[in-house]
Parts: sequence; structure tokens; C-alpha cells
Amino acid sequence: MNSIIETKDLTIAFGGHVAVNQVSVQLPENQFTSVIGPNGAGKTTFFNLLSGQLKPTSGQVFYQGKEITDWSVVERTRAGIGRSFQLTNVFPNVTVLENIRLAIQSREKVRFNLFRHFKSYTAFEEEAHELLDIVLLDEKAESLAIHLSHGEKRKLEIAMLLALETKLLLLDEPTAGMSLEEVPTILRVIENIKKQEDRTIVLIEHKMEMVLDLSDRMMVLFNGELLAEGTPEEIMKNETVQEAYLGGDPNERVHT
Ligand SMILES: Nc1ncnc2c1ncn2[C@@H]1O[C@H](COP(=O)(O)OP(=O)(O)OP(=O)(O)O)[C@@H](O)[C@H]1O
Repeated sequence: MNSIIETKDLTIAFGGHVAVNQVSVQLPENQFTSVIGPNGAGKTTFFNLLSGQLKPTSGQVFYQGKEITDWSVVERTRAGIGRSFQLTNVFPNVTVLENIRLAIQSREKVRFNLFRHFKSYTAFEEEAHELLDIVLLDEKAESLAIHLSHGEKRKLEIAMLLALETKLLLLDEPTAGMSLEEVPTILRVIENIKKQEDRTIVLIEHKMEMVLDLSDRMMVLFNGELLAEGTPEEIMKNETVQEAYLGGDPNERVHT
């Protein structure tokens, strides 16, 4: 199995506090990996190190076999690493469809060269509808982005990542702040993306039970360290994980 991203002894310290401590892990291509761990375990910091928002104190990051430790966020984005952010590139007073179309257009502009023809406006729109279908948002295509619910905004954010042809989607707790009714649909969106070739999802989730069935792999962070990595089954059986994360009770899956 090829790894899309790999870290070697990845470490970052803020002052005296080591937030990510010597994490060495390989995340396989075209799989869905969830990153779990209690508050302050270092999950978001680990993501920031993968996306380039933070530079490590020591250690390395490799993407598709190439070392990218010193690459900027922009370089990583261009290479296909996309981090979900709170809709910083979304135009609130523009329709959902237009937002996606503009993202596709900007992607094509970056790639434009003499040997490639620009896609037509209709082709952009068709692709935008396809992406909205994947994130279960096509019925809101004509709504202004500003009018979307919290959950719908998260879906739009994911569609934007897809529009930019992101290969590695780093999703930081997409279910956070969602209503109970919205949570299952975001999980269905993840299932839809999993069916696509050339997409790898790595997702931070606080509640292990939420992603247990969907995950191909899981990695558990605890106090900045990688406690375990493996299939959900392996993680559930792992005694260190049970003791540290689940308080020693194998039936107690949910961390709150
Ligand atoms: N910029 C920073 N400066 C100082 N300390 C930081 C900084 N960013 C994170 N930390 C600390 O690093 C540790 C890990 O934080 P991080 O946000 O990565 O954890 P987390 O697992 O994502 O937690 P949560 O589930 O609460 O989001 C915490 O103790 C946090 O206070």
C-alpha cells in the first residue's frame, strides 16, 4: 500500500510544551484515516504540520515520497494537500454553484498552458453540479452561500476542496457544531468521497464512535505522542489505547 503522506519523528514544541512528539506515521493513499485523541492531544497541531501552517521543531514530512518539510502552504496546496478552513475562500453573497464554479475556474487558470484548452463555461457548471452531488448539496445550488446552515457550509467547504482537485483532504472535526440531524449527512458525504479515486481523507474526530465504522485506519494521539495506528479493530483491541484513551474500559468508546 502506497502512503500519500508520511512523517518521521515529527516534533513541535511551543516554548517548553511539546505538542507533537516524535510522531512517525504513514497514511495510505485512497484510504480514510481518522485521527483521534482527547483534548489537547495534538491533533490540530499535527494537521497544521501536514498542511504547512506550522513548521516542525524537528522531524520530516513526506508527500508522495517527496520531502516537503520546508514547503509553504501554497506549495502544498498546489501539490494537492487541502485543509478545511472556515470558508475563507467562499463568497457569501454568491450562490453555492457559482462559488464552486469559480473555484474550478481558478484551478484551471493556474493549470492553463498552450497545450490545453480552457473548459467551457457549461463544462465548469456541469463539474460544479457533480461536486455538489457528491457533498449532497446540489439542491442548494442556487442558494446564496450566506444562507446555508452550519452543516451545509461545511459541505460547501469540502466541495471547494474537491473543486481544487485536492488529493489529500485534511478535515478538522467536520461534525463540530453540527445539529444531530446534520451529522449523518456529513458521514454520507465522506462515504461518497471515499468512493472516488484519487482522494484520501484524513479526518480529526473527537468522538471515536462516530468514525469507527467508516475508517479504514485510525491513529491515536495522546499527549502529543502517537499511541497507536491501525485498523479500527486493532485500535479497539489495543490495550495501551484502552488504558490511556478509553480509561481501561473496552465498552467505553466515547470520549467527551
Ligand atoms: N500556537 C500554540 N502556542 C502554544 N501552545 C499551543 C499552540 N497550539 C497548540 N498548543 C498547545 O498544544 C497542545 C495540543 O493542542 P491541539 O490543539 O493540537 O490539540 P487537539 O488534540 O487538537 O485538541 P482539541 O481536541 O481540543 O482541538 C495543547 O496543549 C495546546 O494548548
